Amino acid sequence: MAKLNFGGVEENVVTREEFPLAKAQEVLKNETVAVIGYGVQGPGQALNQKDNGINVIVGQRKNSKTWDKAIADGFVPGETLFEIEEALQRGTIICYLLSDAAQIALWPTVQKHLTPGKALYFSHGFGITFNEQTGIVPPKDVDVFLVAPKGSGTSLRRMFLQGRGLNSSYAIFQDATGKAKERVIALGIAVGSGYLFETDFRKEVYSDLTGERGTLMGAIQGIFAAQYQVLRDKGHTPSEAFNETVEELTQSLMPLVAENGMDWMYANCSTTAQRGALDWWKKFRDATAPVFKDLYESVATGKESQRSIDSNSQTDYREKLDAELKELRESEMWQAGKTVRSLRPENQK
Ligand SMILES: NC(=O)C1=CN([C@@H]2O[C@H](COP(=O)(O)OP(=O)(O)OC[C@H]3O[C@@H](n4cnc5c(N)ncnc54)[C@H](O)[C@@H]3O)[C@@H](O)[C@H]2O)C=CC1
Ligand SMILES: CC(=O)[C@](C)(O)C(=O)O
Ligand SMILES: [Mg+2]
Ligand SMILES: [Mg+2]
Repeated sequence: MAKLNFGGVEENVVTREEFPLAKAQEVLKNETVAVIGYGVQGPGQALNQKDNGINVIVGQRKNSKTWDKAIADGFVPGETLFEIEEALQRGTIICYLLSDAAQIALWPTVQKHLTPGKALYFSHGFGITFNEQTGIVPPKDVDVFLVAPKGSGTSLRRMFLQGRGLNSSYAIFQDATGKAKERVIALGIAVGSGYLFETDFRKEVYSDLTGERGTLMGAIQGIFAAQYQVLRDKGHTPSEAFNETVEELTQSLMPLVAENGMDWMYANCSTTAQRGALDWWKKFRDATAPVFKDLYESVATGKESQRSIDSNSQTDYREKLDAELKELRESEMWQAGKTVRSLRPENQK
């Protein structure tokens, strides 16, 4: 395991060089990896494993859209695609990739098939960490671990196809066989991770829930909406407001941050912009820090997990989520964005 210096702190990471695909294939050669659920992570992880030569099967409800999607993706009913129970029975490693709320309902069925020596794999620390809310308590004689790709399953697949790799975290909750570590790292490489960093279930879920509610998804939409509205209220057009809030960020500036850090992006902007950004960033930090503290507290006390279980366990949760997404999509800001995107030269015919 490589020890790397992250801004002055030493941490363990697993790279593809020290744990190449051939080693992962060797570790998993006698395993049947059953991917249960074919939503967002399911396809990314199952297809990457298939392309990496791993013996992977998919478990999904028959007569569902995602069953048909699995077939379209090359999984074959009766060979590599099964009803959930049959996949659970065939799998030696169960990748539990239903939504976190749906994992609760199927848990009694999964539990039945966790015979000694099998492994239970998650892509989130949710079910185990919040077990008082989920009831997910695995038997002692199976390995339990996670590989959590740090991004959408869609990106996991896309980056794999581009020869790149999304980074993932991994954690071991229970090592019953003595082989949990080589199993989990082999799976991490097999699902297409670029590299793996170490964590535990609790830290994974606390940081993940904070991140997605915070800067990655929730906070960013909030900041966009606030700035857009101020510009609109001051008489700027939708296209101007959208460009100065979103388009320039995603098209020009964030790629520079991704490539070489914030100071590099700043350095490639005008001295006027640099002066202003350097003056203002701390005000935004100080204004939002209390909200982030509240958010972390809400995660750590189990309020966020309970809210997500309560709303996503309802039978009409999909319709309700879709309605809320529609509200975003139909807001003036994102409608303006749609027109702006259509003007990008690569989107014009
Ligand atoms: N969406 C993503 O890209 C990421 C997800 N994760 C984690 O990966 C896991 C899977 O998440 P997603 O792929 O987003 O799940 P999802 O919400 O896309 O659902 C996966 C599958 O569950 C099936 N399903 C829903 N309710 C069911 C039920 N009652 N019985 C049987 N099947 C049911 C759906 O048909 C779907 O095929 C979760 O633990 C999540 O937190 C982690 C990183 C990113
Ligand atoms: C994509 C990801 O890693 C998230 C945002 O945490 C999630 O989908 O749960
Ligand atoms: Mg998440
Ligand atoms: Mg995440």
